[in-house]
Amino acid sequence: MAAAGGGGEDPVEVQKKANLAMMELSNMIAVPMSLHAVVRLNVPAAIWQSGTNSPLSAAEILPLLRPPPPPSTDPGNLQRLLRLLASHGVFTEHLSPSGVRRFSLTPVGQTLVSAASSNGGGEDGPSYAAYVLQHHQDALVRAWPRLHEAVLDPAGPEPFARANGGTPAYAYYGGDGEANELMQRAMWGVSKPFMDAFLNGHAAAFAGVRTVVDVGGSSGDCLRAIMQRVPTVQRGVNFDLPEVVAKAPKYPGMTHVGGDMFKAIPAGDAIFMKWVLMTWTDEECMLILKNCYKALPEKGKVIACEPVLPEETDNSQRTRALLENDIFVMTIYRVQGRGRTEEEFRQIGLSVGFSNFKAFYSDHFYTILEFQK
Ligand SMILES: Nc1ncnc2c1ncn2[C@@H]1O[C@H](CSCC[C@H]([NH3+])C(=O)O)[C@@H](O)[C@H]1O
Repeated sequence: MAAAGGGGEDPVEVQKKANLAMMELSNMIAVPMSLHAVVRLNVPAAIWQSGTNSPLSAAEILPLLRPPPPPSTDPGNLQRLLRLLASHGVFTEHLSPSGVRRFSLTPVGQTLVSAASSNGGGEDGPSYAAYVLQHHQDALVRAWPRLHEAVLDPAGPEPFARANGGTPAYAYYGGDGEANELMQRAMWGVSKPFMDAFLNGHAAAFAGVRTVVDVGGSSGDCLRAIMQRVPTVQRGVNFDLPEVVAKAPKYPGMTHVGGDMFKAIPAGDAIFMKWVLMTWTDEECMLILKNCYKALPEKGKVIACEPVLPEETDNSQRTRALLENDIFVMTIYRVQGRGRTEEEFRQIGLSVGFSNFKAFYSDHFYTILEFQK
């Protein structure tokens, strides 16, 4: 119904849509929590079955769960989760004429299965499933109801530390074997497909480089991918916190070095750093980049892969994913750690002495930033 005089939308209709939009926003927590539940129950792998991806009903999925519930279990609740996630593009719903709902994995859902898409490596190999579990473990979830405290006390501890007896997230992972292992799996699950594409398009960045240092390299898998792909890189130094490198697997040509990037970074011809800077304040980023500068030869480069915020706010999926990540950092890692714009990264790089800065937008989430000495 058109509004009187002016062709705008009927105000009653505008109000109804606003009510609906707010109802959706208020209950949106159901989406990541349902995602967490299906990953925890191993639903994606049960449907995928080595690439079959045949549509299955909730009743057919139940006995395939790990561990399976008793045979008499009502499949109704699983179907409710599957329907919600189908409406968010994780599953495709196939409705039979008799009313049976079956579900297969969309390309989005397939990111949760290692054997799907480019991830490879068997059903327990790298995938986004570990990232979903990492982000929704109790210690992290506990931080979210305290987000407003970051607004009231911007110089204070992050909600994660407030909710976990004062312990910051990296110290928490380091002190808990399971959380440490999950963090490493989560990072590699997301980084693997990015690294494949990055090395397809950007391996030339390592031309003439013999030693690469990966700062905050976690399990060392990103560095291993670089070493496998760029034959001139003969030595790799995987640099991370001592508790992290203690658990990292050994690879030929790679040395694991435990330390603190705020104190010193091992020397190399080039420094790779992925998903590190966003976690820290401007001053901390300057300190990290200054230590990189010291560790590099003349003309040496830092190749950093970071989420870079757009200047303008819109409702695109990319902007939302980047802004959601920005709030995640505020909540879990550092109240003043944050996503930055390209210009902010340029200024931080120039301020610590790098003479040249370039940004490359080939991925939708990470931007490749090169700081040249
Ligand atoms: N002070 C520090 N010194 C060195 N590494 C750190 C420090 N604080 C955090 N980290 C590491 O920084 C990493 C950030 S997560 C990113 C992991 C990896 N580069 C990837 O993209 O897949 C974690 O592995 C942390 O343990």
